[in-house]
Amino acid sequence: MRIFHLSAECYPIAKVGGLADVVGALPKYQNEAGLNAAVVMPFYNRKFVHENEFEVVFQGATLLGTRRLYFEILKEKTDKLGFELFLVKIPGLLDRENIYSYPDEKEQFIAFQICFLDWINWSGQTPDLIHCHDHHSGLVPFMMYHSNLYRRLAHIPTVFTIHNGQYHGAFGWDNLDYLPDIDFYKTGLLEWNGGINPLASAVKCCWKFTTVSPSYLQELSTNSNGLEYLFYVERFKGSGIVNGIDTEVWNSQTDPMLPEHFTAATIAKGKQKNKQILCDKFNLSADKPLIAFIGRLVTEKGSDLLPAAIERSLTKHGDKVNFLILGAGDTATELALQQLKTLYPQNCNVFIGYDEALAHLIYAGADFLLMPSRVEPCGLNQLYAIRYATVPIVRSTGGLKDTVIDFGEEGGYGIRFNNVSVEDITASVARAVELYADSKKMLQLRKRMMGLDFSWYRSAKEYIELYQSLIPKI
Ligand SMILES: Nc1ncnc2c1ncn2[C@@H]1O[C@H](COP(=O)(O)OP(=O)(O)O[C@H]2O[C@H](CO)[C@@H](O)[C@H](O)[C@H]2O)[C@@H](O)[C@H]1O
Repeated sequence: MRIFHLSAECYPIAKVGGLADVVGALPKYQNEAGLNAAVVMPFYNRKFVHENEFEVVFQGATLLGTRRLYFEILKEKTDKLGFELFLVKIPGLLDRENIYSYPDEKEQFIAFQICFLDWINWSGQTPDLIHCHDHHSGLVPFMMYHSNLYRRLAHIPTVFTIHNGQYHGAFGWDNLDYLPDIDFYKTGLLEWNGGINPLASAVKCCWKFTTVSPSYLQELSTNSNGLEYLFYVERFKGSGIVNGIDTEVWNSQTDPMLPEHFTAATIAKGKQKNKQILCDKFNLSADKPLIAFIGRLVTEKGSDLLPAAIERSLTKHGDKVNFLILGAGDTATELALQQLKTLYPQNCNVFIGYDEALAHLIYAGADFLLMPSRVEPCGLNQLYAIRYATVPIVRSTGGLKDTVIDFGEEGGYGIRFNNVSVEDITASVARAVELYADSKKMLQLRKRMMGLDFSWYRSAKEYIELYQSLIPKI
């Protein structure tokens, strides 16, 4: 079964968040299960493309409105990632360093999608299914089914996965001419709320859409940044499949980013060693419970509440708890966190920026990982924390609700709270401090977590079953 995954991000080539982790792992596990899955993404001028060899497998020219674009499809030569990797390179448009936030981002992603379709169309390829991820590839289903240029591809099923329903990639009708040779009677399938909305269009036009957890599928009907009614109407076309994690990358016995490897049998010693190294680095005491946060500092993640919740917790527990934050995003939150670091240098430290190796060390060295998310479609951080025996403290929403059981319940291992509020976070921190004091219980929970399986094997199988339901002959 030949599948193309289309995405703006893919680990280790280019990552901003969890989308990259999923697209960098799912195809690998699908191929292990006998599929022929490949990833297609934009070319970014980054370390990976300089350190690896590529061959040009296609060259073409296309139109974006009246602008003529020359493009190349590059293929990574070795398939060492466990899947074929193709990059769409367009000189002057898709050959820059950053993934997002250029003023012509809309042109970049529309061109990416057109070049992909041109390539498979003109090179005579007929994949069994095309799997699009998030709004950056959301116009592909519409163009495949309603552009005269791509009639040859119109019978191919499409699956669309929503990793984040808050971002839609919407733009105005004045850009309609970017879409090549479309059937004008069908433009309603592009529309939402007065503009062209790639996320809405994908949901309308794809054969099936998925969300990255079952709870998130329900929540989209009440919270999706204006698309609630669409998700309500289309709910029977959707299914929720919880993300897995790449257990080869996230393996406490082999992870090259960990100074100390550990197994379920050496948890206490192994984690303490990582914690000591982490705490030394950040001027914190390794004898106190360490509560960490990793992620984008945006309102979705509830990070705006961290400064007040940390300060209140430090006031309440005095010197008995430490905090470490790794992230970047909203300037106001970054500033407030930096101020906390100045006010409480022995109990709170902050690293503003992106650092993959530090993230691994924190998952292994922290005692607790805090995720006060307002919205969390699945969340991978809590799964990495569990994998490295770190107790997740999560708000009961989306995928966090589907993957974390409170330690007060049968078989539980985490701490859950209901409201995105300073009060609820502070109360959960208090539970964490109390739990940490019970070293026997902590060890029991850590062992329990290390015995859990959140690998891709189960989720990759669910995707394959979904594909099979759309391609009956296989
Ligand atoms: N400053 C930093 N330094 C180093 N590493 C950092 C970092 N900030 C974030 N990360 C890493 O980025 C990833 C974040 O993944 P998440 O799934 O938690 O969130 P994200 O919102 O990006 O993804 C969206 O897509 C994913 C995938 O479907 C969903 O799980 C999620 O709910 C949804 O919001 C993790 O691997 C984390 O370690």
